[in-house]
Amino acid sequence: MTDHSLELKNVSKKIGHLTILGGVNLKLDTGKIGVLAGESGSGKTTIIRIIAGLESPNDGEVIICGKESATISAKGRNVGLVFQDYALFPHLTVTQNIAFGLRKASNNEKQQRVDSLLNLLNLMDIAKRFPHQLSGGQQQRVAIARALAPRPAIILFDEPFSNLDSIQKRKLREQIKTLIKETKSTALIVTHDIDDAMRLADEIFIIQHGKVVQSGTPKELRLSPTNSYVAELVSHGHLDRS
Ligand SMILES: Nc1ncnc2c1ncn2[C@@H]1O[C@H](COP(=O)(O)OP(=O)(O)OP(=O)(O)O)[C@@H](O)[C@H]1O
Repeated sequence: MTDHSLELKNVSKKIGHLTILGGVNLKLDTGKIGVLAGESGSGKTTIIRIIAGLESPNDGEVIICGKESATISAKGRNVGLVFQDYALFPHLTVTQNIAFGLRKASNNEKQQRVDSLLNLLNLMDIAKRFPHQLSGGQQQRVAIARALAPRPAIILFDEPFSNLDSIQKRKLREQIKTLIKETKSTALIVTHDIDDAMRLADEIFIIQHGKVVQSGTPKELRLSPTNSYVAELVSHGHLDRS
């Protein structure tokens, strides 16, 4: 099997005198879904941005597909990123947005991949629309399809469910799971919502003050939380005290 693993070793990030990340360690095997969960300001987005190559760590290593990534640019990393605010191209249709990352594929391949993503994410009926003609949930699904289209080794999601109602959320959670398994990507998802984390994750990483304070399967976290913070959020579902 192709190596699509992801590992962070002792990754630190400082801005001025402020320590944003204080030595983050995490490991995800190929094809697994990891969830970064933690309260607002704990450093989740910074971790995602460092993995995507949008920021550099001050210390530590980011190992993508078994290779140290310090010298690999954001573009060369084979990492897909779905932002909270979708960032779709406003002048391109749904189909064109999804096909954007497939410029190197033949027309036939492109058509097949786009059709399969339109189907999996229930976007067939709106394939010819432009982003401003879509609801928030539809835009989010297009953004996910666009990021997954080139079958990235690693796919990163920053709060993918934040603008969705609970029914849309439940659907999208299942669609994301199916897509990630189909694409054979390894996924890391940021969420505030412990319910999302417990339902989606193979492995959860609880972030507190710029560090992973506990990692494990949802069951492991529920049965043996290492501190009162983890115990409280796993039992009450509250990650955000703000
Ligand atoms: N460019 C910056 N300059 C100064 N401080 C920053 C900068 N970027 C992030 N921070 C600080 O780093 C900390 C971690 O931010 P980050 O966005 O990673 O947290 P988060 O866990 O993703 O939060 P949220 O859930 O609210 O999005 C916060 O205290 C934030 O204010």
